[in-house]
Amino acid sequence: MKRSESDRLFEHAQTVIPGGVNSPVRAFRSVGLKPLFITKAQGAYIHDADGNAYLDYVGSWGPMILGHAHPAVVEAVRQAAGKGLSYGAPTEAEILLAEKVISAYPSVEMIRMVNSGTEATMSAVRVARAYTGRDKIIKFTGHYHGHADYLLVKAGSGATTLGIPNSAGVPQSFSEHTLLCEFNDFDTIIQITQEEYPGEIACIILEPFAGNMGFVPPVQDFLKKLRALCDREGIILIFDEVMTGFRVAKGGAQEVFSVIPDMTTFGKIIGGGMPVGAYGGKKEIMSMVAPLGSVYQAGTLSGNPLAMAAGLATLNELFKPGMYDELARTTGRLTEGIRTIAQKTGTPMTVDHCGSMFGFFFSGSPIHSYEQALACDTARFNRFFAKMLEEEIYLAPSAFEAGFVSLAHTTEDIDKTLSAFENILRFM
Ligand SMILES: Cc1ncc(COP(=O)(O)O)c(CN[C@@H](CN)CCC(=O)O)c1O
Repeated sequence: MKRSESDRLFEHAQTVIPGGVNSPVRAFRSVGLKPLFITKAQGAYIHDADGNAYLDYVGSWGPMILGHAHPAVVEAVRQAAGKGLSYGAPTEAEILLAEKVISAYPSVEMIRMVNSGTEATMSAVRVARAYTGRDKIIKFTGHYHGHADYLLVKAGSGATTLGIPNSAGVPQSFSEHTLLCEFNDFDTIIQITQEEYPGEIACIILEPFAGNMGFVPPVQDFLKKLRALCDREGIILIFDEVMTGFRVAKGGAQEVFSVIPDMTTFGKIIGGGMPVGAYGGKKEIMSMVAPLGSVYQAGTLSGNPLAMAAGLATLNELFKPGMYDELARTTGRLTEGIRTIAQKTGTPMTVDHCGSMFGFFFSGSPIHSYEQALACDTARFNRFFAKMLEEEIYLAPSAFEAGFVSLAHTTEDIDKTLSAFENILRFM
């Protein structure tokens, strides 16, 4: 496969951008390859600088659920751009997107738009601390909530991929209020909230489906028990649905499990590929946010008109009848097919999905924790990733990410993917 143009661009990029990329996971470091430089994308396919086309299961790490360059989204952004790119003043589009998101999340009565998932989670934690008057927060090892200092503690995604889950440059005093629990292990939470720090925890923030240590669903009743504990202890429960929101279901993980968080963070899909994050919750909690309340949070480009247009156009398409059934059907066909091939080729693999979010591990037993995920055969994943790329299938370049199916993925695309899986696993 010709890659000389991507390689040339990568060499050049590294002279002016750290690692040649503007986000670490894109560097392909963990899979031991050089990244592809992308020139365009359409539907389920991305195209690199050497003219190769790949069937894309990264979807810009989640936002591109309609497929790339959906005409309705492109047209909405084009129209918005013609009216000016940014006003730094309120617009009706912000009300419309706020109401559109709220319509699918009954737990959210008020919402604030920001520019990224990181801004959403750091703001939600600040509000939870102000609302409860408490300083300590609980996060789970392997969960990733963006790069706010005090959340870069045993973080997943690129932090785990690059082996720096506790980032340099974060003073101990910045993260001393961040307490760690193990996902799917309720005992560690009881111990911290009731024995070690009773009455001191402001919030528990989690990915309701972990998507940054591979795809790891919550075990039976884990979320329900978490909800009950937070009710008993006066702790704010924050569902970080930046990845799962509008992905695992229209109403996110809180719809799938009928567990209602106090606050929810969003990103990715609600921007349709443009920079948008959001955090929201009950009116009583969100009334803490300036200018209404005393919690300051701001942003020059928050609620940007083009970003609102892209988000609105994306949700309008997603909300059409049958869209989520189609996403679940396509993804189910993919994961069922992978499972069958793993059995046929005698490959120890676990495969799982919810809605159009999926993942697999090269492991003979189910994965429920960060520790188990770390113990998986990542060397085998890296070899597999490289061979899938040769078959023109573009997976996330890390064993510690999830995969995403879009409405643009066809039955033929799934069949092509499954034959690539079989061709490779037969000989790996
Ligand atoms: C659950 C969850 N919460 C927050 C974030 C941070 O969102 P951003 O700041 O990257 O928009 C993310 C970001 N996800 C990663 C992919 N695993 C973004 C890709 C990247 O870092 O380049 C997330 O998955």
